[in-house]
Amino acid sequence: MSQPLTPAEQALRDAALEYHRSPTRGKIAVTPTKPLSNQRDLSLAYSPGVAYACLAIEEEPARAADFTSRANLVGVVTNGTAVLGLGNIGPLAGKPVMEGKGCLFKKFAGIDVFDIELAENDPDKLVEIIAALEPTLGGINLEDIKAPECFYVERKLRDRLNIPVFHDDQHGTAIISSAALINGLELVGKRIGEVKLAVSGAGAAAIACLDLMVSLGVNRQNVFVCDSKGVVREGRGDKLDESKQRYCQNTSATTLADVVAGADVFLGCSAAGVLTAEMVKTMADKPIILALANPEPEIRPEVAKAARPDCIIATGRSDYPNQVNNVLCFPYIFRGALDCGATRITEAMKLACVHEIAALAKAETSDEVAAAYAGKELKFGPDYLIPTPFDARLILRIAPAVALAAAESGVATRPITDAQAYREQLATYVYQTGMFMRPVFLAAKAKPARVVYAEGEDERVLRAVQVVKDEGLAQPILVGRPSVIEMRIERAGLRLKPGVDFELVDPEDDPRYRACWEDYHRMMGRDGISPEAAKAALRRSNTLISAMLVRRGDADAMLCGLVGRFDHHFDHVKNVLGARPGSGTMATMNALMLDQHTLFIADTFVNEEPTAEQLAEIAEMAADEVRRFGVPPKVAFLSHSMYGSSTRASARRMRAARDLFVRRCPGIECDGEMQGDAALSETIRRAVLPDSTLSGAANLLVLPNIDAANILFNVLKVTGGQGVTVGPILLGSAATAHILTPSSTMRRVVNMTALAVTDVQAARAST
Ligand SMILES: NC(=O)C1=CN([C@@H]2O[C@H](COP(=O)(O)OP(=O)(O)OC[C@H]3O[C@@H](n4cnc5c(N)ncnc54)[C@H](OP(=O)(O)O)[C@@H]3O)[C@@H](O)[C@H]2O)C=CC1
Ligand SMILES: CC(=O)C(=O)O
Ligand SMILES: [Mg+2]
Repeated sequence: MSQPLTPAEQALRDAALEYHRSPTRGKIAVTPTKPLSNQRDLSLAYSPGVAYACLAIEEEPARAADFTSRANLVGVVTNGTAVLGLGNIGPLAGKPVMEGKGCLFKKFAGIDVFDIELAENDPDKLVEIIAALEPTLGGINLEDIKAPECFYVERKLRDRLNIPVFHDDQHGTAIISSAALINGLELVGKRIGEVKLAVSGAGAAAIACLDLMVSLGVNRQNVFVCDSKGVVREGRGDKLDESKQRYCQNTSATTLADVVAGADVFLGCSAAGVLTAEMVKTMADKPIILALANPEPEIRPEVAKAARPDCIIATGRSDYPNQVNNVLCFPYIFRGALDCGATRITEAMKLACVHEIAALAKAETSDEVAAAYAGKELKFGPDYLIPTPFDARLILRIAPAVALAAAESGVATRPITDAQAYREQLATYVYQTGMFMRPVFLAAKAKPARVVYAEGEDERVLRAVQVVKDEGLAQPILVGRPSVIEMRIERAGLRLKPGVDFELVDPEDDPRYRACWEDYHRMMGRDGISPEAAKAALRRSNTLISAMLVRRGDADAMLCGLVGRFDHHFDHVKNVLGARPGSGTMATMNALMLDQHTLFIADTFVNEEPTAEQLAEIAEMAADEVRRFGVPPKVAFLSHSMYGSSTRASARRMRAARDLFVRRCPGIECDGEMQGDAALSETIRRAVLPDSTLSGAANLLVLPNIDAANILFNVLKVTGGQGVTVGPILLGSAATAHILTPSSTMRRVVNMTALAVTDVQAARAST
């Protein structure tokens, strides 16, 4: 990292520092899970009530799993001696990585984490300190502790403690890289017992990868390992620790280049750039390269591919295909281990992970997932050796397999007895957590469309377009004055180039101006718009220009609304693009990802008092859109009334809407009219009506009128914590258009761009 940063790296650094600094410092916080709002709560949570929980645990220690958060709490523990590939940067500088692991545990598997950075390098003292944390934690994830001390520390802790201890850099990396190796060898048609491995690195990650690969069939005689001093070989003249001795060879080879020649597989867990193009050229036919150093791999994929087009390459990075990173494993192996009360992580549990991950890359997906994840990434092949970190199936497959293996190994203190119920419980994590926008992004990237931004001069749009371009989500078209856009790009330090990265439409000087105003006049002449008024309207409104571009087929979709009133933008969209043929109803839906629920709320902006027919139609359009997020829609028609408890007109309207919807969409789960708490709680619902036609929690809430919908959405947005919001999503327009709001952030613009692209794809697929 000592070379000067490229502009792209500088931009990434600035964005990363900003991400870490604001709006709150750092990446995690502790949140109470129980109400604490009155004297009674206080006497339950704290003295005197808490004493009963203490005494129950004193009498039976296993009950700590019931009365404390311990059974879902993992300590991510480091001393900062091998942080990523940055080396011994110390525990304080390593804290962002540990907080990051905490976020991943929570987002991917719902596990809480205390990140614990210890200023201690003596292995025995480290063992003492960590062992003393056993009462606090349900599991220990050792992180970024360097070899060879890490081997000793882990072994001592495993022997001593009755909770899972797992050094992620060793075993997480070993599990993922072994899955990638197995799948890679299958693709190139080589046998595991016959391949030659050249390895760079002989630390925590590399040695554990080799141990697991050998247990899977790699012949130790075919493994040649290099550390920072060259090939680990007999007579090298330095004292080798026990882990290196296991892979010590009697060879005359001394350098990495010597051992890479003729190798079928390169495994790198060492440092940036150590594998050169020249070395790659000397490898055997169809070489497999696992260049796993972070953040910069041993070789970049484009360099390796240029040297050897027949190679298959994986790195630890998320910006290339085949991300071999332990994030594919640690959240789920701990999820399975914690859920069955495992006292340790056994070899069988690790092997279960390897097989599940390898199999997942080849597995058929369900129709729903396949539609949502449309894209080449999901086809097993050289660029898809292993699943991506955001694959929702990881938790559903790995955690049960780990829990089963734990039971078979005899280490599960609370074995899973109902596998089906367990899978359903795991499914709730999928929709509650980090996967929300992922299917939409994947689908958008697979076939980007042309999206025009009416507020092309807005800095949020420019920043968003940089991300859209970098991620390959869409082909952007910006409406705005060229001098203003260029000045703002420069001021924001972006890399965008007009004409190269995006098409620029100058509202004051565009050859299509005449054709556009004439067309607009033809459309609006009977609404009192004169030719002069049509010309003026096009000069005044970039939203109108954007809509005309979509109408002419010069753009596929439009985004507007970052400035000004929703209704004003909506009028232009409605006038120019109109409603979908066969339906007159247009509406909006907003999505919210909250800690406990992912909710879609309709109609937040358009129809003041929709009729029952309109509500049913809105629900149908909204359900279609919900599927785009990979989520099966579950519709609740909300009211102040609960299954006929009120006969007011609004209650009857919601009941009628539900009946119409059932007829229109018999395959979609729905119910109503019902109150808001019943929509989210099956228990409350079934207490009133045991044969409700809705199971679990509803995710699509249809509200009786615009006030109710808009108020509910905005209140939840503010009270819902760190939840992501997406929308407003315009439903029912003849062409794709979304009208954002002035409070939209750059992130919202990116999300809505991806969604607009998937709307275009869906419209094309249906014609
Ligand atoms: N993709 C992933 O999921 C993961 C990637 N990693 C990456 O693997 C790397 C090593 O991590 P870890 O094993 O935890 O760290 P360790 O400190 O335990 O091991 C580092 C190893 O790399 C060797 N090394 C350092 N520089 C060179 C060099 N120029 N040439 C050859 N070998 C070198 C060291 O040699 P010596 O023994 O002589 O000091 C040591 O054996 C890091 O870059 C880390 O980011 C780690 C875990 C997961
Ligand atoms: C991914 C990881 O844990 C590392 O690079 O250290
Ligand atoms: Mg690590």
